[in-house]
Amino acid sequence: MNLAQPLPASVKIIEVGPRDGLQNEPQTISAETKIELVNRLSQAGFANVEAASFVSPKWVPQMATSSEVMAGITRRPGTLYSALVPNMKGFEAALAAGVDEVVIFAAASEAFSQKNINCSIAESIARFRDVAQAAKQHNLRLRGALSCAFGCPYQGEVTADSVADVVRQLRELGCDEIDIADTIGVATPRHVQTVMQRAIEEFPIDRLSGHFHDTYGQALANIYASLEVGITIYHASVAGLGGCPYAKGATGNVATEDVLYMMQGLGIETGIDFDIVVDAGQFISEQLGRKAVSRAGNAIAAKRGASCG
Ligand SMILES: CC(C)(COP(=O)([O-])OP(=O)([O-])OC[C@H]1O[C@@H](n2cnc3c(N)ncnc32)[C@H](O)[C@@H]1OP(=O)([O-])[O-])[C@@H](O)C(=O)NCCC(=O)NCCSC(=O)C[C@@](C)(O)CC(=O)[O-]
Repeated sequence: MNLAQPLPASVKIIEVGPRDGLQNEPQTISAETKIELVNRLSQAGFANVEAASFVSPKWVPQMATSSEVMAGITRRPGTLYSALVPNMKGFEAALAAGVDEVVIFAAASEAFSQKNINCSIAESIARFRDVAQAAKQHNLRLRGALSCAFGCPYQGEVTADSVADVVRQLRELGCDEIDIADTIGVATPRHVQTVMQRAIEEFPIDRLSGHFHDTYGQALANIYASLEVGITIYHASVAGLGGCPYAKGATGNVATEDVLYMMQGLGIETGIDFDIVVDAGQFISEQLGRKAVSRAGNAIAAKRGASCG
């Protein structure tokens, strides 16, 4: 690996706060608040906002208002609105709600697959086959998320080979993009580079993304390590919202404001209005009754004396 190669000139940031960020919140968040959050993020110029999740409301109650949210948002031309879909029931709901991109979600760990979607990895791929075909028939974009690519809360170690194996299966389903996810935020930079290098052998580098949680404070370092490898798509969550209902103790995704601050400093183009994201982060944190987790967002809000945009 030649680490002296230049960093990418631009990256795509996928904002996952309205879905990954909010799904684990214990208090019920109204559809109006979610809609306002998605609209603010759209205005910031994200090319992709993960806005909803059509999963069982018994499993993830917070996402039960997904149809309402999709119906209420103001769609910005140039933004794709994505939703998680575990099966055909979810697909039908996502289609009716007018999502632009369907996200099927598998795991690199058998134990996590069972806890998260109540089936083995092989069973999940079989279920996703119907969803993938239906997405293609309806000309919807198809993304594959791969959880526990760097470690699992139930089985511990996850090998780069098991990541590559599921990446290959998601590619065979026709995924347009694949997310390599550190669900519990345990990865460190060299480990990230090893796994990303292995994933690149199975899927085009320009359609692979890094999805990092910040549980151990490594997310920005892991993004930098992925930039060195040449990855150009990253997921982030405004105000550092989040956690996973099936990964106890896992904290939020890397905060979008922190990623934007780092990209700005590195001279890497994102096409996103930083100030609007800071306001959105302060808005949702105020709604949740707590301070944003984003260091950069809080620093900027404090500096300009902003309360809530
Ligand atoms: C996959 C299932 C549905 C299997 O759940 P199951 O219980 O095995 O499924 P089932 O087919 O037996 O259905 C059970 C009940 O759920 C209903 N049902 C079934 N499907 C749906 C649906 N789509 N929408 C609405 N309802 C649904 C179905 O109709 C039935 O209702 P009942 O007859 O009992 O009244 C369930 O395990 C589930 O919904 N799990 C949710 C998992 C989840 O959302 N996890 C969090 C997201 S993943 C994540 O955050 C990781 C990621 C992507 O961010 C990357 C990372 O960081 O790792």
